[in-house]
Amino acid sequence: MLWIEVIRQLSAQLAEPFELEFVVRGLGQSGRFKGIQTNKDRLTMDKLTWLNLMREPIGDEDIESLTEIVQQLKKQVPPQYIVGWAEFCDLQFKVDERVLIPRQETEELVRLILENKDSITSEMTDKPVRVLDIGTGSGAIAISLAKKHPDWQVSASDLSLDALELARENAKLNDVNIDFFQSDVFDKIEGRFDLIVSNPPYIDWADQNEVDDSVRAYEPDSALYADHKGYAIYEKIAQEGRDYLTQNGQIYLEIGYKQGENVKALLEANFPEKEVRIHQDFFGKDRMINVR
Ligand SMILES: C[S@@+](CC[C@H](N)C(=O)[O-])C[C@H]1O[C@@H](n2cnc3c(N)ncnc32)[C@H](O)[C@@H]1O
Repeated sequence: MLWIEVIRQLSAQLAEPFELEFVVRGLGQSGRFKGIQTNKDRLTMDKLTWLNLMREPIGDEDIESLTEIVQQLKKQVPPQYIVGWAEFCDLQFKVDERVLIPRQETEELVRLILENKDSITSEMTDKPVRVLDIGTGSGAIAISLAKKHPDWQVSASDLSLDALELARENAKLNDVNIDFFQSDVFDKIEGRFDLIVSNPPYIDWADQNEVDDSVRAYEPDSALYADHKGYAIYEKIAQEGRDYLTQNGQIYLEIGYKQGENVKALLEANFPEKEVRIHQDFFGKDRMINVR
C-alpha cells in the first residue's frame, strides 16, 4: 500500500479531513514515523517532501501510528496538541493542555501594538520601554513582542504555574529574555509599565455551551472563563491598572466580540483623561481595545 491510499482512507473518517495532513506534516520529521527521515532542524515537513512521501509504500508500524492519530482527532484533540507546537506571529511555540493554543485574533492584537509602537515610549529617554503581558499562557504575546523589540524590557505573568513553566521553555526556544511572575492579575507585580497587554480569559461561565466541543474538552478552563459574566479580569485591569501604568502608558486588551462597549465603559470610568478605542478583527468583529 502507498501512503496516499492510507491517508485518503483515514482522512475520509474525519470531520475535518485536512487535519491528518496537518498532523503528519507537523510530526513528520520528529521520528514518530519509520518511513520518514528525522530532521530535528525542521519542525514541519514541506509540501514537496509530503507529496513525494505520498507515492512511497507505507509500513505496518506507520499505518498503526496514523490510526492512533486518527483516533485522537476523532476524539477532537486539537491538532496542535497532538503535534506539540503551534505557530504564532511566524514563531513556533510548544503547546500542550497546560495552555491555550494561541489564536489568529491574538496575532492581530500583537500587530495592532506593533503598528502603534512609535507612540509607546519610555517615561525616561535613557530607559527601555517596559511591557507587562498579563495571563501570558504559552508566552505567545510577550515572546512575539520581545522578538520584534529586543530593546523592550518584557515581563509576563500568569496565575498558572504550569503555564509559566511552558512559557519559560518557549522564551528559551525563541531566544528572548523575559521576566516571568506568578501573579493574580497585579497582586505580585511591582513597578510601572509603558505598555500593559492582556488576552485574559473572558468567556462567561454561563456561556460554556457556546464554546466548541474541542476547546471545551481540552483547553484549560482557567484560560477560557472568567467570573462576573466574563469581565472579572477586565475589571481588575481597569480598576488597578493606574497604579502599574506610567503617565503616558498604554493598555491593549483582547476582548470577546460582544464585550466592546462594556469594557470601553469600564476603562473610560477608570481612565477619564485617556482615549479608549475599540478595534475590529479581520472578520469585522470588535476584538481589541486600547487605552492611550
Ligand atoms: C486566554 S488565555 C491567553 C494566553 C496567551 N496570552 C494567548 O494569548 O495565547 C488566558 C491566560 O490567563 C491566565 N489567567 C487566568 N486567570 C488569571 C489571573 N487571575 N491572573 C493572571 N493570569 C490569569 C490563564 O492561566 C491563561 O494562561
